[in-house]
Amino acid sequence: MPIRLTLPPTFAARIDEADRPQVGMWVCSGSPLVAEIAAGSGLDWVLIDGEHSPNGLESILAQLQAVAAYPVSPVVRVPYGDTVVIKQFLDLGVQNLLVPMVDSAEQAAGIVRAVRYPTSGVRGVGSSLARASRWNRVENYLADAASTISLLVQIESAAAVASVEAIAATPGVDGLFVGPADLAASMGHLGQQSHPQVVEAVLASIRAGVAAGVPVGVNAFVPADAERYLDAGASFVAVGADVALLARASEALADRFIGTDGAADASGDADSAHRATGSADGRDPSATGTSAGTGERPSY
Ligand SMILES: O=C(O)C(=O)C[C@H](O)[C@@H](O)CO
Repeated sequence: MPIRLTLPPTFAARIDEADRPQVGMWVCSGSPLVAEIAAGSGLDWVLIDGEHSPNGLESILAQLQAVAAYPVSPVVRVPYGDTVVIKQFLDLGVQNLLVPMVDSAEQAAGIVRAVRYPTSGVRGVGSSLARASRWNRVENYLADAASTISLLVQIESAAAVASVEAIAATPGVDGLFVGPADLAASMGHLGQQSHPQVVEAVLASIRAGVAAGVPVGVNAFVPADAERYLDAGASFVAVGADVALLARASEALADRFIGTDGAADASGDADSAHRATGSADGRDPSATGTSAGTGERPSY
C-alpha cells in the first residue's frame, strides 16, 4: 500500500492561525545546506528566491526537500509571473508562491488563473508526474489543490501602490508582500528604502491590506523599519538574507582581524587599522540592517 500523505498547511493559513507576526529571512544562495540552516534557526518562514538568485528548478527542489523536516513555511519567489513558470514551480511542490512585480488587479487575476486548474484557471494538469501531489499520494490533490497553495503578490511599484486596494481584493490573492527596494526605484529614490515617501507608500499598502482583511508582508532588513511596519499591522516580515548575513559577518571578521582601513593597507599595519576602524567596539557583526563593521555598505 502506498503511503497516503497530507500536505502541510499553507503560509497563509499559518499567518491566520498565528498569534503574532511571522518573521522570516531570504535564502538567496541556492544552497540546500544554507536553506536547512535557516530553516532550523527558529524563524517562522524562509523565502527562497528565484528572481535575483542563482536558482533553477533543481536547486529549488533540493532546498524544499532540505527544509521539509523543519517547522518553517517555505515561500518561493518565481522570476516573473508567467503561466508556464508558475506551473513548473507548483508541480515542483511549491505551496507558497510569491510573484514579483504585480502592478494591477488584472495582472493579479491572471496569476490566480495560472495557479488554479480549469475551469477556474489554466494550470496544466501533470499531478501524477509531479512532486506537488507526491506522485498522486496526496489524496484528492486535483480537487483540493487550490486549498494547498497560498499566493502572495509583490507590491513594488508606484503603479502597484495606486492599485493596491484592487489587487488586495482580487479573489485568490492570499497576501501582499511589499518590496521597498523596487518601490523606491520606481518612485525615483533608487537605493533609498527608508526615504519618507517610500515609507509612506509601504504604510499605505499595509493599511490597504489590513482594511481588505488580506495579510501584508514587507521586506525590511533595517530593524527600525521592520518594527515600524509591524506596528502598522504587517503580518509578516523578511528581516535578512543568507547572503547578506554572510557578506556582512565575513567583512566584520576581516575588519576585526586584518583591518580594512586604507592607510593600513598601504603600511601593512593591521593593528593600526583595528584601532582606526574601531572594529572591536562591540558592533554586532551579524547585523544586516546597519553597516556593522563595514563602513557604509547598504543592507539591501
Ligand atoms: O523590492 C524589494 O525590496 C524586493 O523585492 C526584495 C528584494 O528583491 C530584496 O531581496 C533585495 O533588496
